[in-house]
Amino acid sequence: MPAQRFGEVKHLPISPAMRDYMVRSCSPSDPVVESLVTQTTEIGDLAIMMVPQEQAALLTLLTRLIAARNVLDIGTFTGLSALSFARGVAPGGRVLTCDVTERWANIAREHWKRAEVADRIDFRIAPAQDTLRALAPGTAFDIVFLDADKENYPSYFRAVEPLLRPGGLLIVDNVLFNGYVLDPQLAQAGLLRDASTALRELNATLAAHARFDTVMLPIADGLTIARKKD
Ligand SMILES: C[S@@+](CC[C@H](N)C(=O)[O-])C[C@H]1O[C@@H](n2cnc3c(N)ncnc32)[C@H](O)[C@@H]1O
Repeated sequence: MPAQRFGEVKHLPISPAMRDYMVRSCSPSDPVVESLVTQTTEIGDLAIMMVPQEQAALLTLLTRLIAARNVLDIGTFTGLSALSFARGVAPGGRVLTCDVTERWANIAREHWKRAEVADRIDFRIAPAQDTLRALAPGTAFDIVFLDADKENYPSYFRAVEPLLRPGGLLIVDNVLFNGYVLDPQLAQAGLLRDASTALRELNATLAAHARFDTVMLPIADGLTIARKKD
């Protein structure tokens, strides 16, 4: 293949060095986020589940951009996405976050407190579908973030779509799923393949959905932002 001249690559693969540069070119994160990231990293391999810092900053920015007051965060882990939304919500705003396990709740709660947003966060320990079923009639969200068990994303979408107000944002993480969305058969049979298939289905649904303006960004493992039309 002939060498490419400088400036010819329109779609640049993001190397670790380039990713570091990207992060350094964003506004600096504060000591609370740094501490949350450090403590999460100490967990080991599972730390990969945490939203990356540049994505966390984008979540806060989007929350502020649409002056969101009610956010649903599905998949809490150590609490970075919930913290990012809680920092962005308008005065009086609330973030409902849920996880099936309390295993990492101490990290989340400690950092929500340090960031002085704990009073805006309602943390429920239950499968997301139970949390959704328990919502009061008439509940509506300005933002819904899907970042939990990928194989259930299509059913989460069906459940949350009616709860999203017109003009609200559905944000979906891991939409590229390590590239397996191109061909889920390349993923190991079982959970990985089921997740890839489910993500591919939701990606197609959102791209074709008449009520959503959908953009997929190649940030980290892929992030979709879909705005529900007015
Ligand atoms: C990718 S992590 C979430 C990362 C998090 N949003 C952050 O900001 O770092 C996925 C989380 O979803 C949780 N989870 C898995 N199945 C779930 C379910 N059925 N309902 C709610 N949470 C679930 C996992 O326990 C895990 O903590």
